[in-house]
Amino acid sequence: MASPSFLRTSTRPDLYICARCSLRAARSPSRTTRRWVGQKYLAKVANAEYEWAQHAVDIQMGKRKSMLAILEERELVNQITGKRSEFEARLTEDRLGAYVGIDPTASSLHVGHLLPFMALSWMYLHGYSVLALLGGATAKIGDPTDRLKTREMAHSSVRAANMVSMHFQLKKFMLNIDSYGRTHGFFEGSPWEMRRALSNNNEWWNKMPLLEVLQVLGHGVRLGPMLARETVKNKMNNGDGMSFAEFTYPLMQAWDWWHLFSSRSIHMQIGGADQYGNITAGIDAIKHISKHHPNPAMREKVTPLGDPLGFTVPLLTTSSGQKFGKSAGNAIWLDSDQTSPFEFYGYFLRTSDADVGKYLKMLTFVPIDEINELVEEHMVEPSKRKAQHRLAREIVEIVHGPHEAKVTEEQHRFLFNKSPDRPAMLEVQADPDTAAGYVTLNNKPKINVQLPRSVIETLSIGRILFAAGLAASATEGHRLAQHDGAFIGGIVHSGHKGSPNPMTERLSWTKIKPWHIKDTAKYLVYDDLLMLRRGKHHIRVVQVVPDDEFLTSGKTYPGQKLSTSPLSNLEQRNKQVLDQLKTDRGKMPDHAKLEDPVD
Ligand SMILES: Nc1ncnc2c1ncn2[C@@H]1O[C@H](COP(=O)(O)OP(=O)(O)OP(=O)(O)O)[C@@H](O)[C@H]1O
Ligand SMILES: N[C@@H](Cc1ccc(O)cc1)C(=O)O
Repeated sequence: MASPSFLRTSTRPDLYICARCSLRAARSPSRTTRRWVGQKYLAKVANAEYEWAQHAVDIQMGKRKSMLAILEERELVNQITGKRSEFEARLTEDRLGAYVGIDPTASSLHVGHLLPFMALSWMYLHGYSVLALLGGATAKIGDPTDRLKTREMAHSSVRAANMVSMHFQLKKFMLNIDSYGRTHGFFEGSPWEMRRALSNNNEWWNKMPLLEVLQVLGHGVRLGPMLARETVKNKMNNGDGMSFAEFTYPLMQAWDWWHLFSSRSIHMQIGGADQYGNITAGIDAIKHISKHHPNPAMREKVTPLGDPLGFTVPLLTTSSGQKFGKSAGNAIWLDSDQTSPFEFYGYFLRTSDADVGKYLKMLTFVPIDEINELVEEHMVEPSKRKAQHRLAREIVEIVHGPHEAKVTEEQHRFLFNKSPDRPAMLEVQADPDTAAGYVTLNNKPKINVQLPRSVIETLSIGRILFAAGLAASATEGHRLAQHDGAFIGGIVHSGHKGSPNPMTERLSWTKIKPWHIKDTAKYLVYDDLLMLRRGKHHIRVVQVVPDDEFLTSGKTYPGQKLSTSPLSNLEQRNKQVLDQLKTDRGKMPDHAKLEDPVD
């Protein structure tokens, strides 16, 4: 067998990537030349390629199902680009890289999003490299596809909060897929070559000169076909018109793909049915750039990758045929705060008998034979809703994890008088997040909490962790700070020095230390957001509000010294602020005046 040929990645000069199969992570020890790609690594890649080739032969001989056949059987294929036979052969022969992109235009993912991510997960479980892309940059423009009205632009702090929430939801989703895959026997053999990643297109758009995009891509894009697109015609003729920014959105998406294609061997894009036009625009763009890139080395680099390809998944619709989504206002959210796991479970428990088999195929990993049996059994005694319970439990497991799935199922059975001996719902109280002593609207486990500004400015970080619901007490908060158990989000400035727009930058996490009280406020993003994390996955996006607003809202936070009269709190705070202002004014040089960041 020919030894694999390696490409140097453009973003990380010390990483190499196999041109045919998108295996990566060969770190050069000396960080200098490609001869340092270790022999062991080469042997592993060659072995993985050999196994893949054997699978391909099995598929061609009809001993195994092809990836495309599996996706079709799960009813996850709506439209593919190009001929079916060629598409199937490509997926069979090459261990491709695939991605799904999503714009963080809401604070949570919803069940509609699960469809493209289920397709991506099936590919991951079968050994393909997969990538989930958060459109931090594309969200600033807004995809006009199938819309008559331009999306309202969210404030940058809202976008930042959405981005963080979705980032962690996607991370959690992928981890759940991992453990789900493990328990369902998907990781047999040598799982080291399985690759999944999460990126944000801010990474490249923040440093991308317009001139480069115009020079590399712009020359190959003809206005005629762009103007002829249904979305453009419809929005211009029947909607509120189209801005130049919206018009260029498909080019941004195409550039994303080109970037991922050339730097990470991502050959394939998957999206909802509405994304077909954007996907084909991306294919045309990549083909053009691969042929005409001004840099011959780049042309040579991408030649072994072959042509890009893509497919769409069907749109998940309500029983009345309406697309599930945030714009349609009918979303079932994956964020447990917006749709509790209990409601989420209940929603799928109400699935009609006609749809339950289809949803089991699309939204779970239950094997097809088992689904058919389950649906047959269900039809014998439909009132038991056996198939619906299985569907609901499986989806809760994928989205919220196995513990939540067990608890929620038992809550439902318990409430509907089919209680297990010892309902696990009682265990929920043991969750460290709710162990703050009492549960208020503000300290129940959730991603977004509000805290008054005085908390951030006058309390120690340990108390803030307690107030945000990340520690069970102030003492525990201090302990977390002392022992590197908690993190605070901050902005990495990758653009120009002193960039006026920090939210176009990436979020990074710093270990919280028992620092001076005043230092916490330095991490405020746009002056009103604080991102806190405990361990790996317990996140709080804290919105900092003026004290009087917090007081009048009637909310409370753990550790708050409750006064009988809200006014006395306010007065006390006003006095503190005035005193502080007087001291600060005396110290402040003129140039230290803060300007409003421009977006
Ligand atoms: N109901 C759905 N069924 C299948 N795929 C969906 C559904 N909703 C969204 N998707 C897909 O998820 C990906 C991300 O979608 P996007 O971020 O535009 O969310 P959205 O909910 O469609 O937004 P909006 O409702 O505001 O148009 C896209 O590929 C999109 O097609
Ligand atoms: N345009 C996609 C999201 C997306 C963003 C960037 C991409 O590179 C790909 C997809 C949507 O709105 O659904």
